[in-house]
Amino acid sequence: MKFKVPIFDVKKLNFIVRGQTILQDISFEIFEGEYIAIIGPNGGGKTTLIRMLLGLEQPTSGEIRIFGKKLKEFKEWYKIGYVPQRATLVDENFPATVEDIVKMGRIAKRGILAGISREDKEMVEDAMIKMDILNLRDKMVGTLSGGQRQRVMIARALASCPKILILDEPNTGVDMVSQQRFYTLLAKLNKEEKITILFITHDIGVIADDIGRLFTINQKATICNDPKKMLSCEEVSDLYGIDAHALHHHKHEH
Ligand SMILES: Nc1ncnc2c1ncn2[C@@H]1O[C@H](COP(=O)(O)OP(=O)(O)OP(=O)(O)O)[C@@H](O)[C@H]1O
Repeated sequence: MKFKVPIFDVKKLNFIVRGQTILQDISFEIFEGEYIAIIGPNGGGKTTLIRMLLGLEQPTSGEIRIFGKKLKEFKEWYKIGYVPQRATLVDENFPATVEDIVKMGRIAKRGILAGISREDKEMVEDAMIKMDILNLRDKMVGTLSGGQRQRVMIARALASCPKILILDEPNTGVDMVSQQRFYTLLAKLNKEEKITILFITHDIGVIADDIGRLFTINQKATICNDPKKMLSCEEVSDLYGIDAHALHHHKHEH
């Protein structure tokens, strides 16, 4: 059998700031084709972990390899599509159309001086088709709804043809219908386009059906290969320090 190099290989990560342990002894691998959700309480270290995977934050100790390379030696960042937290909260007068924003994803791949080639145009168009925003291409991004902006930001990440999409709470400010549509699109990208997906969410109920693995992060990580089993009320209560039974009932009242 051919040996597969993981996209991310994380070993014994620790992050301590001013004597406070933010992340402790985190190890995992992420392989191509996976669809992984990260959940955990506010301040549990989820965003910090993602920022470390992207080289934006240095761990106190431990090692991260991307596509087999040490993080410092890794140069092909276009292979990693990232939509940060609150990426959709743009000013309503922001002077760019949907197409301009998606094009920025190509510039990230080829450099600002390279100009826009025919291939770039095709990739931009393709990303807009995949995220179902072609009809919005000439609209100013600031005039769009939260759900539409969310799809624009993901199309921008897709335009560089990434191997993995990393999304940090992409549903902030997005209504329920758009969220549902969004999860359907994500699942499609994973299944049909074979794009690996890693995302942070608080929507544990909504995602349970599709995802392959679930990481829970609360200083330490629990890696769960059977998300449905993990999402028992007891374990969610334990992770969040709240009564998940109460939440569950509350959800069904509406
Ligand atoms: N560079 C840093 N310096 C000081 N504290 C930091 C630094 N990076 C992260 N932290 C702290 O680490 C903790 C974890 O933050 P993080 O944003 O990763 O949590 P989170 O799980 O993503 O939370 P949320 O769900 O609210 O987004 C917070 O208390 C944060 O203030």
